[in-house]
Amino acid sequence: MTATARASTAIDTVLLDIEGTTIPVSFVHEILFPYARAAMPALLAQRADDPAVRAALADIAELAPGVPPLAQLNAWMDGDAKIGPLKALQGLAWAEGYRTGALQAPLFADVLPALRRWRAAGLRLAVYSSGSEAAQRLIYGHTTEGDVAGLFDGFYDLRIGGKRAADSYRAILAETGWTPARTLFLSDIVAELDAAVQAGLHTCQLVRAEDGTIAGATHPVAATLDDVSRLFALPEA
Ligand SMILES: CSCCC(=O)C(=O)COP(=O)(O)O
Ligand SMILES: [Mg+2]
Repeated sequence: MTATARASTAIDTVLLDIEGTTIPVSFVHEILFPYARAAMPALLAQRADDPAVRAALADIAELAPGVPPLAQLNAWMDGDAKIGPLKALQGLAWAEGYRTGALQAPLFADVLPALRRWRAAGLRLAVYSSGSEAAQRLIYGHTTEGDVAGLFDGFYDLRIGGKRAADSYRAILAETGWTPARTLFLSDIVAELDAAVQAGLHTCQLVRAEDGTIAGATHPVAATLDDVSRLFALPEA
């Protein structure tokens, strides 16, 4: 496949990754992840009766039998594992940070104007992130530009499958009825875009200067969502 945009059919749905696409990698890795790591011991100790915590602990016991949950979580966090129980517990930890105002998510400057423009033009917007659906709603509900979660019609997480597997995108299409040839997936990670292409979606790699993203050779490349608008004939500023 070439790295040029294929926009002969109008895009009506944009599915967006978060980290490195709409929000800087540095916020996730330098603020969110350390916050969750620091909060994890107290979360496990103090909320052991919370059904969400219990469900995550049961998943950990199944995935890593005999390993103390906190040790397993720390190992996963060390490796930035994209795995359900870790993502569920991180989301619970972040909820407190957003509630107190300790956490506020910075969007890249081009993101909110473009999303509002696309939405106003009738495009459907949805999120697909390794972060839990709850964490996705929280991050967009607590940005430095206010609560923007209402811009999105859907929030997909690891429960539908991993982002590097074509079947995950097929499952999203099957669940929603979206037309693959009218759906555009945006991400900074080539392996995720490769999987989306296998499922028939259009793709574009966000190569954010602030994140030092390396451009691949097999997908259209955009530095901002304004570039995406130009490449895919979406409403421009
Ligand atoms: C919901 S914000 C935190 C995102 C996260 O936990 C993560 O691992 C990054 O996932 P993404 O799929 O957005 O790259
Ligand atoms: Mg990303």
